[in-house]
Amino acid sequence: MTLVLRHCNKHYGKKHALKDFTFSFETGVYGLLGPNGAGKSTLMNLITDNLKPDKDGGEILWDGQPIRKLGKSYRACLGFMPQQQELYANMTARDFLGYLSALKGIPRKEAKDQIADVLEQVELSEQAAQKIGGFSGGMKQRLLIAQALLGNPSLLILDEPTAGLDPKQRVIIRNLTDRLGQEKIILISTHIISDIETIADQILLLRKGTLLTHGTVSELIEQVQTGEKTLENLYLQYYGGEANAAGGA
Ligand SMILES: Nc1ncnc2c1ncn2[C@@H]1O[C@H](COP(=O)(O)OP(=O)(O)OP(=O)(O)O)[C@@H](O)[C@H]1O
Repeated sequence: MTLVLRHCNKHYGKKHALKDFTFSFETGVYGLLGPNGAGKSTLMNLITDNLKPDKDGGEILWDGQPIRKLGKSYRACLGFMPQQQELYANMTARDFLGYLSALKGIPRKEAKDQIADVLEQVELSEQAAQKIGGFSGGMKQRLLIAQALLGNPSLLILDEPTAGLDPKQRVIIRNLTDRLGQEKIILISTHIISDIETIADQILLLRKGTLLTHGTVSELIEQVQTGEKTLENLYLQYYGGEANAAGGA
């Protein structure tokens, strides 16, 4: 299983949001780290085929085949958890997953077992019949992960899965991604270092659309030039005062 991006570029009008991005992903957990505007969502949207690269803007290959050509069969390998969004408050967790299974084309008979399985994986089995409107933020995030797991995808894209969660909820999600990363390619975007430093096999640092550097946590902290060798210091080294500022051109 490999996902390869070669020289990918994406413009929005004049804005060059992703610049010549090249990387090969294999089984494991990858953290995409960067401040607002770094290009994380753009990259994820290209990988999920929700956005097309520029004309002549590089290629994206799944097991050696262009995803553009694979179309539906590629999307069947893909699970995507978008940034938190309004969920259907009046639906139960089980009905919501039933609805998404239908959209994904999973046959009804199979869907029932799969829904039970993904609910168990995200520790929501007991809340299956409860309405989403009464769920906490963490439960909603886990339900969004559950829908991404329908169809048992080999590639899982999680856009800020731990945003706004308390430590207990973070641990649940961390353990889950840790386990899933044994057999899938998982990409997690975040601007919170502590969310990924213990779970990511590799971390990619993005800034203004450019891949600055990548490596394991221990490889990355070796790049720290001043102060203690921590990922925070590396982050400051690369992003300095702009850490939370929206990226410029
Ligand atoms: N639809 C769009 N039209 C114009 N510019 C866009 C559009 N989407 C993103 N951008 C710009 O492209 C750049 C990269 O944005 P992107 O959303 O990929 O960054 P990000 O790292 O995901 O940021 P965040 O953490 O805020 O989600 C930003 O400067 C953003 O303003």
